[in-house]
Amino acid sequence: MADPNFSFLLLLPLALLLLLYFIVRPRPTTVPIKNRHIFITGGSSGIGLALAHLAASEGAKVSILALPDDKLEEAKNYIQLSSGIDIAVFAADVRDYDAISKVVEVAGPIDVLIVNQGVFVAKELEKQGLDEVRFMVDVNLMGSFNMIKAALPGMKDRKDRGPGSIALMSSQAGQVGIYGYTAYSASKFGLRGLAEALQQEVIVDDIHVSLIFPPATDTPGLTKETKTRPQLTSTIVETSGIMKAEEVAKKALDGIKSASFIVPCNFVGLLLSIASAGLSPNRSFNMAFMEVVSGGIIRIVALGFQWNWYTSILKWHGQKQRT
Ligand SMILES: NC(=O)C1=CN([C@@H]2O[C@H](COP(=O)(O)OP(=O)(O)OC[C@H]3O[C@@H](n4cnc5c(N)ncnc54)[C@H](OP(=O)(O)O)[C@@H]3O)[C@@H](O)[C@H]2O)C=CC1
Ligand SMILES: CCCCCCCCCCCCCCCC(=O)[C@@H](N)CO
Repeated sequence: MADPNFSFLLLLPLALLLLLYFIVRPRPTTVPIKNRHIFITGGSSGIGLALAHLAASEGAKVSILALPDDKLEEAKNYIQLSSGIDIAVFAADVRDYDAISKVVEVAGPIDVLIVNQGVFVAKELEKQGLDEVRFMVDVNLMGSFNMIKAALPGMKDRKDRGPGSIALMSSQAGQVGIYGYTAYSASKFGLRGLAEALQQEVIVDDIHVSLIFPPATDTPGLTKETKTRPQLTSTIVETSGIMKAEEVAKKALDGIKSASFIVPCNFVGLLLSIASAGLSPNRSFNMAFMEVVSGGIIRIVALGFQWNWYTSILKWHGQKQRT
């Protein structure tokens, strides 16, 4: 007979795993993408373009939407040249509800909606005009509401067409507030509330919500941002490294296909997701187990990161005052 204390130690995690296996909600499922209509906003550049390319090469029928400019046709040609596949392109501003409603009508019912458009201008709030704050909230948050409101009736109407998905492109700056990102972080944190509530509302329609949290990603948008962003923003953002748009697109599409609610993209992202799990749903009992057993220790790691960032901030201000 094994030492009774020892078998108890072994039984405890097994009992926890079993409990989590039965209680995780919504139940695990998968979202197929082959031959299905995938609609990607902000699909003309960066992460959205990489997603369009990847989904098309996996056999999805892809539509992309972006502002009316040359980049849309360039994206279509790039995907046609590199994969031989035709995608549909639509020009509209996500801030214009009537315009995107018309687009959705023409594009036809959507199986997988990827709300990816986003703008970011990093600046201390004191230096950032309210026009720039409104710009980020309008495009990133209100634009996402507009897009989902326009697409949802058609998505709910899908009869016998299998599970659907609504995926929202947040950011690691939507899991933790970062110096220089007051407006951007607020717009991305907002998506989380939207996603958590929406999942409860659409679960009966077999629609599955995913929230994607990339770290800094090498895209035209990032290149533009880094030219003007505060030094401290860069210092903190670099904690999580930088990914290629194609790598983020792969993580995102895998997360959508496995109907994961929270989709981290790198190792730091996995830690961040556990640290910020809160009351978000989790379909995976394995991940839920990780959250439960490592929660305390990861909180210590999180406080360590804050210690490090506050040290940098105070040091930087100290240097500025001396010069
Ligand atoms: N790059 C990064 O470091 C990270 C990015 N993210 C998020 O990922 C998403 C994509 O970012 P990224 O690929 O870098 O961005 P890019 O700037 O490279 O591309 C943004 C896309 O969104 C479109 N878009 C912008 N405004 C509107 C609008 N009002 N209506 C319709 N379409 C619009 C752009 O179209 P057009 O070119 O015509 O303006 C473009 O297709 C964003 O939500 C961003 O916040 C998250 C974490 C890190
Ligand atoms: C246990 C806790 C671990 C904590 C580690 C935290 C590391 C956080 C780094 C966050 C980087 C966010 C980059 C977002 C950039 C972005 O969204 C772009 N649009 C702009 O560059």
